[in-house]
Order: sequence, then structure tokens, then C-alpha cells
Amino acid sequence: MADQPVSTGLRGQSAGSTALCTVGKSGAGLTYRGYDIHELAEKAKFEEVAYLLLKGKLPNRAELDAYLTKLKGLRGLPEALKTVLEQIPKDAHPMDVMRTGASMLGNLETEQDFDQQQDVADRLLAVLPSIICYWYRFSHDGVRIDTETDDDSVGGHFLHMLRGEPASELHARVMNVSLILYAEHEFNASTFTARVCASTLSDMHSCVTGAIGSLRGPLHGGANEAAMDMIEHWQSADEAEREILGMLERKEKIMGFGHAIYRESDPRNAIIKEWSKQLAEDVGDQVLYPVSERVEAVMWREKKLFCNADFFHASAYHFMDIPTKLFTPIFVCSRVTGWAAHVFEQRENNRIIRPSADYVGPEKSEWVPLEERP
Ligand SMILES: CC(=O)SCCNC(=O)CCNC(=O)[C@H](O)C(C)(C)COP(=O)(O)OP(=O)(O)OC[C@H]1O[C@@H](n2cnc3c(N)ncnc32)[C@H](O)[C@@H]1OP(=O)(O)O
Ligand SMILES: O=C([O-])CC(=O)C(=O)O
Repeated sequence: MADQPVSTGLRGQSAGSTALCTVGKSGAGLTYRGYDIHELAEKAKFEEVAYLLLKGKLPNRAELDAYLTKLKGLRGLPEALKTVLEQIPKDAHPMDVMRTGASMLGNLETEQDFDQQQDVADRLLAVLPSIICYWYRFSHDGVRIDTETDDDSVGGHFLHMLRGEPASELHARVMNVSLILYAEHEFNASTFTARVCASTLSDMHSCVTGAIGSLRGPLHGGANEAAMDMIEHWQSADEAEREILGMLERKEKIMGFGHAIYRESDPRNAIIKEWSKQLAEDVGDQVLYPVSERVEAVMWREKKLFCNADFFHASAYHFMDIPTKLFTPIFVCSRVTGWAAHVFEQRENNRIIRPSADYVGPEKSEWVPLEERP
């Protein structure tokens, strides 16, 4: 059999330009519109970052207050969407719920004109947490929650709906940081999906629905959930080390490690790791955090592979008592800002994205009538 052609995954090739984000750029690292991720995670509200990405600049006080009020007013679910969510079974994957929710919203509140794009993006940002929590609480607890909470922040709103009570200050703070870290990352797979869809002049809901499908996979956003599924089985750091060595021996992928662009570290890791540590102290954890730290050390020692944004998100979310299957949907609630901002950018200077392929099929095939085929 002929050798398989090398699959490059378009690595290292520029597929367009963006003013939104630098990833691993020498001397700059990870920045959103020029602002360093460390500074944003320390000082900003997620909604400020959303404004920065979607509107092109940091808001002043009046603009931020107005934006928070606007988002708060957009959290309600149309009755027809609630009906659809109530049909989705308990054992569905929450990312499929997100995908269906975004798509159904596109039927009910269709983007008629690109002039509406800012409002459509704000609506999605406000309503995606309501979609996932409404479905989760209905299918798991049998309750129809009120999604119009008075919480100022998207993260606080999410936790409030999930638990039926307002989040603690610590949890709201960690959610804020987490949403900032996940908001934007240049031409990653889900964002590129959104841009390809936008390049056909399709509507925002289609772009976001497609992007959710791409984020779902364990090689991308699904890795935070997959990392949790792995580490929760280990009772001690020593057991974790033994298991990881076995997995490496068997050439298995370790979820939450490695990156397509970063070579030595993912700047988001140190930030979420620090918050995971604080949460571990808060809940008195003696197992999961030490297990996670050991996995990190072994992976670096054995393979020079480092934690990406997803690995310590697993323990951080777990310490906040968030069900594992909701981890990747939280990523959606954040990344929708980056996706929408990229859709705006694509539309502003559009040409349909249509690369070529190297043909590796047969030279010429002879037609065989149906009844003569073996
Ligand atoms: C928010 C995010 O989306 S971050 C990414 C989340 N995804 C994950 O955590 C899934 C696990 N990681 C991976 O699968 C990969 O590292 C990816 C998908 C992130 C990047 O893939 P690539 O760019 O193809 O990886 P890269 O070229 O750096 O791989 C180099 C080598 O390291 C290996 N490698 C990379 N990541 C891992 C890993 N997590 N576990 C074990 N080996 C790995 C690759 O198999 C490859 O080995 P080979 O040369 O023998 O084939
Ligand atoms: O950039 C990537 O390929 C994946 C990633 O880290 C992200 O989307 O946040």
C-alpha cells in the first residue's frame, strides 16, 4: 500500500489576518487587542473583555454599566426554545445541547442583516448560559428555572442558575478569570470554523453553531472534560505517575497537554493553576490538586509536554462543584465572544475561504454498470 500523505493540519501557514489576538508571538505572548492576558485576568471583568473584543476598545465606566445592563436584559429564553430544550434527554451531551440551542435561536431570532451583528452577538453571549443551565436543571432536577437572574456577571449568573443560589465571591472571581482566559485564541479550530462559515456570507447563528461542533472534540475544548475523566480515577500522586507512564508507553494522548502553537508553555496555565490551588485549599483537597501537579511534572520530565489552558481548568471547575459534562459548555459561553469578533472581522474584509487539496486518488477510473459490479 502506498504511504499515507503527511497530514500537516495547515500548521505554520497563515490563513488570514486578525487584529484580535496574538498567540505565542515573540515578545508579546497572548494578547487580546494588544492587552496582555495576565493583566486582563488580574484586572478586568469578563464583560469588559467581551466589550473589548466585540466593540474594538475597552469600555469606559458608563459604557460598561450600560453593557452589563444590556446583557442582563438578554438572558430570557423564548418559549419555543424552552420547549425544544425540554425535549433533549438527560443523557445527551451538553455540547450537543449548546449546538441545538444556538441553532434553534437562529430560527427564532434570525439575523436578517449584518447591521444586526452586534446585537446578535450580545444576545448569544447573554443567553448561552441560560440555554445550558435551563436544560441541565430541567433534565436532571425536574425544575424549570428562571434564567433572568440579577447577577452582574456572566460567571455569577451561570453558577446561580446551576445551583439555585448566588455564587460565593471566590467562585464568581474564578469564573470571571476562567471566562477571560477562554475568550479568544486567534485561528484555533473552532474560530476557524466560524470564519469559514462567515466567509460564505452565512448568518451568525450558523457560524456559532458550527464553531460549537468544532470545540466539542477532545483535541480542542473537550479536553477540559477529558482531563477530568482521567485524573478523577487516581487516588494519589504516585498512582497518577504510574498511570501516566503506562499511558505514554502505550502512546496514548494525555488530555490537557500540548498545543498546536505554543512550544514551551501556555500562558493561561499558570493563571488557572494558581486559582485551582486556592480552590483546593478552600475545599481542603488532598488528592486532586497533588495528582494534577504530579501529572504536570511527569509530562514535562518525560516528554517536555506542558499543560495547556484546559488541564488545571478541570480541577478548578471540579472544586467549584461544577459537573464535569458542563466544563466545555462554559468554554462556549466565553469563546462566543472571540467567535463573533472573528465573524465581524471576516465580514469586513471577506473573500470566500476555499483552499486547495493535493489529489492522491486514482488517475482514471473506468465506469462499471451497476449490475456488473462485484
Ligand atoms: C483550548 C485548547 O483547545 S488547547 C488543546 C486541547 N487539547 C488537548 O489537550 C488534547 C491533547 N493534546 C493534543 O492532542 C495535541 O497536543 C494538540 C491537538 C493540542 C496539538 O496537536 P499537534 O499540533 O499535532 O501536536 P504536536 O505537533 O505538538 O505533537 C508533537 C508530538 O507530541 C505528541 N503529543 C502532543 N500532545 C500530546 C499529548 N497531549 N499526549 C501525548 N503525546 C502528545 C504528538 O503525538 C506528537 O508525537 P509524534 O511526533 O510522535 O507524532
Ligand atoms: O489555539 C488553539 O489551537 C487551541 C486553544 O488553545 C484555544 O482555542 O484556546
